[in-house]
Amino acid sequence: MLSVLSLGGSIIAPHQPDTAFLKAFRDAVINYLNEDKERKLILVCGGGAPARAYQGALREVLPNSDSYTQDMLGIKATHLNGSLVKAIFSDVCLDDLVTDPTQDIQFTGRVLVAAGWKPGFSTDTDAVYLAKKFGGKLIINLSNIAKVYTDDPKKDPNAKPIDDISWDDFIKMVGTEWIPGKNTPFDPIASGLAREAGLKVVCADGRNIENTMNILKGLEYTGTTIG
Ligand SMILES: Nc1ncnc2c1ncn2[C@@H]1O[C@H](COP(=O)(O)OP(=O)(O)OP(=O)(O)O)[C@@H](O)[C@H]1O
Ligand SMILES: O=c1ccn([C@@H]2O[C@H](COP(=O)(O)O)[C@@H](O)[C@H]2O)c(=O)[nH]1
Repeated sequence: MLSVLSLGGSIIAPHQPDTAFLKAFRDAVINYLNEDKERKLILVCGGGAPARAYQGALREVLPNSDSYTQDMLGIKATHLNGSLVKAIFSDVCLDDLVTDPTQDIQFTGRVLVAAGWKPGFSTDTDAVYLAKKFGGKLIINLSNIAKVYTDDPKKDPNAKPIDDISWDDFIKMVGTEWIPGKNTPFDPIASGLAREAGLKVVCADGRNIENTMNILKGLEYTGTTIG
């Protein structure tokens, strides 16, 4: 059984790599894989702090910098995080870091690690391409927030958590336009593709590893289901 996890950069490297999280996450994933030899995981790694820092630095020095160049910097940061995650899972991840989800991909290990591909979207979109390629119906989107809210709760203290939402309603919230480095629970481009492909996405707080394992095992969890 294959599952796709979009591992937000905000949980891999919120300020710098979160080694306590990475250790605990590795242990939980290895246990999960050991419980059932059929289980396989695709981990798609976001850019987190290095992406924001380098994109922000470019914008500060050159306020008119184009979004292609900002995205290219973000992609490098996802490769950095992806390389770290791949190294952490080197005993079960036997294939190269995936940096183009449309290519012919070898998946010979139990874990496949992917990172950014090309400008115009986030690693959420790469996760959608990989889910489609490998026949996944669900993407588990792990970031630093337990649920999707009616608005960004960091900006609107009255925002209300949502348990289930349709793609149409979700897309009304996040829009359809790509803005490099924008914080949204799932990116607009990925959302359009996921709606078209009939995929479901569960958004949950990746720092709660027990909850992630519950989602993977089909047990009760805290999060928001989109689609
Ligand atoms: N409607 C919303 N509901 C919940 N969170 C929202 C909403 N709109 C915006 N956000 C923001 O989105 C953030 C999560 O997205 P973010 O891009 O930081 O996650 P990530 O994918 O883990 O990180 P990265 O993009 O670095 O990989 C939340 O911390 C929250 O501030
Ligand atoms: O395929 C991709 C993936 C990423 N980017 C750029 O990198 C940053 C960081 O990725 P996150 O998934 O948001 O952590 C993203 O904001 C894009 O600017 C990309 O262009 N293409």
